Amino acid sequence: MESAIAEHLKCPRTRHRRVEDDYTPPYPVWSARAPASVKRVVMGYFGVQSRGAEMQGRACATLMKIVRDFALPDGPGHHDLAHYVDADGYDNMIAIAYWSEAAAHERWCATPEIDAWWRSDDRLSEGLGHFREIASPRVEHFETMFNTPNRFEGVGVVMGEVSGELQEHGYWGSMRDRIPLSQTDAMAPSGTRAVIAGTPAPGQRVRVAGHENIAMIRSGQEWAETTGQERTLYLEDMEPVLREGMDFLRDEGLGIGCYSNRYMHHLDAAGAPLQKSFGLSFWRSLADMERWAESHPTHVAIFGSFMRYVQALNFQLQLRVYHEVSVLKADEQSYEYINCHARSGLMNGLATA
Ligand code: HEM
Repeated sequence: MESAIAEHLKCPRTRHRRVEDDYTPPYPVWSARAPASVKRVVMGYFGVQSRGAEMQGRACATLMKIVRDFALPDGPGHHDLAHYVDADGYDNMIAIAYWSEAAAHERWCATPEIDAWWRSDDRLSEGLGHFREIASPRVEHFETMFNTPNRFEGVGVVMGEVSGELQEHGYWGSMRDRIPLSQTDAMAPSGTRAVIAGTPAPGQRVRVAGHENIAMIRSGQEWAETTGQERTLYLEDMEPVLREGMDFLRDEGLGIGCYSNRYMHHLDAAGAPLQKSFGLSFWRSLADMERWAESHPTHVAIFGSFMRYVQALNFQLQLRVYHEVSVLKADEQSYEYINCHARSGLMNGLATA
């Protein structure tokens, strides 16, 4: 068993972990590791927003164009496709792309054809919304956790290496203990979100600035390989509760510090749904996220079910779960929306009208 914090990211502590050194977690989980040469990664959410069945074809074609552009020099090392319908009834398709080197992402964005496409006025007039939500955390500012050591998701795919079994998990507060920065920093938020260009409304190009220490989570589950009792338990017992929790964050999240929540389903390269989903949310602070996870009846129930399944199935789960959590400095965030409705992503709650 080892610490979630990689050796090269350890430093003298001014803050303590929530558990004693001899704590043993109830079941195994692993973390993705990157070589020490990796300093800063990029998690890029490239979205296409549309409304109504008649626009879906155009939206898909645009998503495919974004994916084709990933193959250009300095493109991402991994990407996923996902879809959800938001509270306003819009379809949102997102290509989520990961880079293990922030400089490569910058070069890719600056590629003339990609830059020109993004800046073109055509983006305002083709009946679609577009967004880019880019998080580029330094390695001290995020953590990952997987219940399988051999198949990673998300940023884990581009990090390339795997830890041993982790000590810091299975208790509330363990997510914080896995983030290297928690050794010395409470990661408290400061400042507020601000619209720095445009006005949150359709027909606008809007840029939103994040504040210090916005927390972001992608928490995913794959049930493709579950069978029998485990599958029934996931689909009939856990998933409806998860959906309720995700709907709560989407509809009432602002009141508890959740700026945006999307409960998304994976699509394959041809646009067909996979048996994989994830919640993606942005929060005012890690503390707000922690409070929801440990107190909201939906997540408490899911957590309890998971613990019972793990034991009942003698640690042989086919359900795969993982998450990646980042605490983002202001300079590690960039949010841009073109022709999107006012409650999209980080614009949610910022419209004055
Ligand atoms: C089927 C879906 C889910 C299951 C089975 C599940 C279960 C769990 C479990 C077992 C833990 C403790 C992990 C450990 O430390 O070993 C955990 C932690 C956590 N989960 Fe979930 N969860 C699910 C979905 C979600 C979603 C969608 C979100 C938010 C978008 C979320 C937010 C969190 C957070 C923030 C923690 C960390 C709490 C802390 O360490 O203080 N979970 N979850």
